[in-house]
Amino acid sequence: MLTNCQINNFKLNRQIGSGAYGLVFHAVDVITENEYAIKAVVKNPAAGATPEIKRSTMLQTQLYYYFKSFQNRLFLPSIDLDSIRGLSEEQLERAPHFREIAMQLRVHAHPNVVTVHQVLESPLATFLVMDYYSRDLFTSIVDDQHFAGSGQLVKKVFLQLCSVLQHCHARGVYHCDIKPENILLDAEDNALLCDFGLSTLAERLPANACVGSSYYMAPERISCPSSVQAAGAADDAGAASAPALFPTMAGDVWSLGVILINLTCIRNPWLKAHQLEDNTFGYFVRDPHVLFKILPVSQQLFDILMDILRLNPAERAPLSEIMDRVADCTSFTTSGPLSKVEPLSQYERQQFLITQKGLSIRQMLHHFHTDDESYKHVSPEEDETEFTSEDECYRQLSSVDTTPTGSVDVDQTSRAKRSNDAVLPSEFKVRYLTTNMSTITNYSSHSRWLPQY
Ligand SMILES: Nc1ncnc2c1ncn2[C@@H]1O[C@H](COP(=O)(O)OP(=O)(O)OP(=O)(O)O)[C@@H](O)[C@H]1O
Repeated sequence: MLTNCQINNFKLNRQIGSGAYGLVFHAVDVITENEYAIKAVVKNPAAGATPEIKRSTMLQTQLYYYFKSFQNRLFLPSIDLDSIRGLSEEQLERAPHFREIAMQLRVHAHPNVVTVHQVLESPLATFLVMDYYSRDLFTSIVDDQHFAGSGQLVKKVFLQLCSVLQHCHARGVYHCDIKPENILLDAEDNALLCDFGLSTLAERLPANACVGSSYYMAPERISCPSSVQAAGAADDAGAASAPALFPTMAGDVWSLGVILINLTCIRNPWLKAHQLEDNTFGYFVRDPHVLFKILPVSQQLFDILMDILRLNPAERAPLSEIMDRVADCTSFTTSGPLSKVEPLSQYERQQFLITQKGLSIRQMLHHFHTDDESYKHVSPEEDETEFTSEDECYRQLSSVDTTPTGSVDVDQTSRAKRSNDAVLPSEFKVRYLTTNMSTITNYSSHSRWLPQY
């Protein structure tokens, strides 16, 4: 158990999540008292892990001894976010622990992606400092029944998810692990996408690639029959011998379909989209109308779902069309508060989607086509500042000290090296040294949420 641990100015309070590749902690900035979530991403996931010992358990133990050896106080250098965002595929192969962060940064201008503030480097793990959200979509749907009474709320969150996925796909980033646990909610019920740990730039994935979480995984990822694979291969490459590849984007769309069922029916339709291993899915493949028997879906919702949950990934509806149909839907369920819902006006729809993330100086400069060189003289503190208006940005810009601060705070970086032996890849710019564990909560269990029929 990590207690009284601090990394730079971030005091780690408790562990709030653990997954295959990392641990997430709630932290507070001791100076500003702002709350953050800090994800520790394992640098060498294979080291020491055995089938019996989970990687996250390994990391917990390693982190415990690491902190202990520095009297629970780490001073870590922060890596320039643009340097990570710009890493090539080849560089990411050499430093795989940066892949998740690079993917998130590529799409992170969208208001429905969790904001990354800093990336802190240590020999053991990379620490991702993000905005903290106290609720996720899973607990909100299941424990709080937050969506059970409001069709507008269902629409808001669902449209935001479609919008953020459109943004990711347009930038060539495919999330591949869309599930309620990876969607956080702010106080105004805006959805924030996190955990880009399985995301990829690959436009197509081989059949049965098995990427994602079973409840939400598309059938071509887990149960693609060899006849379909052969047909796919023939379509793709004109050669039946080539492995079948399926559009990665369509896998994210399938997961969204399952989330729409979660939001409206508070159920999962099946354990996994595998015809032989899951009876319900087997029935669904033979006759999709089985959904009427196992879920309280209205005819309208059924029709929408039929266009999302298509077995052939190439036939799944585009996100823009799904958004229109969900916005216009007047009934999600056969009974209860969601049996009658108001169609969204154009204004309401825009309201749900326009919450713009504050722009940094760099983004503003791009926006105004200003010479990017001037950015190099902006101090990190200035760059982290978010602006909500162009005027505010210019006011701040005119007061910026234009003395180059340089990319490296040598004094502080060398201190970090001395104290923690942090070795940074040479291609990264260490911009400045900032100053950053916990009760373990057993995180969400799906056992309470099995299909009921
Ligand atoms: N910014 C955040 N604010 C609050 N909680 C967060 C934040 N980021 C992650 N979490 C919580 O920590 C959990 C684990 O985070 P994340 O999914 O990023 O890690 P992971 O190692 O990839 O986990 P998994 O293997 O289960 O997908 C999330 O499900 C979420 O509940």
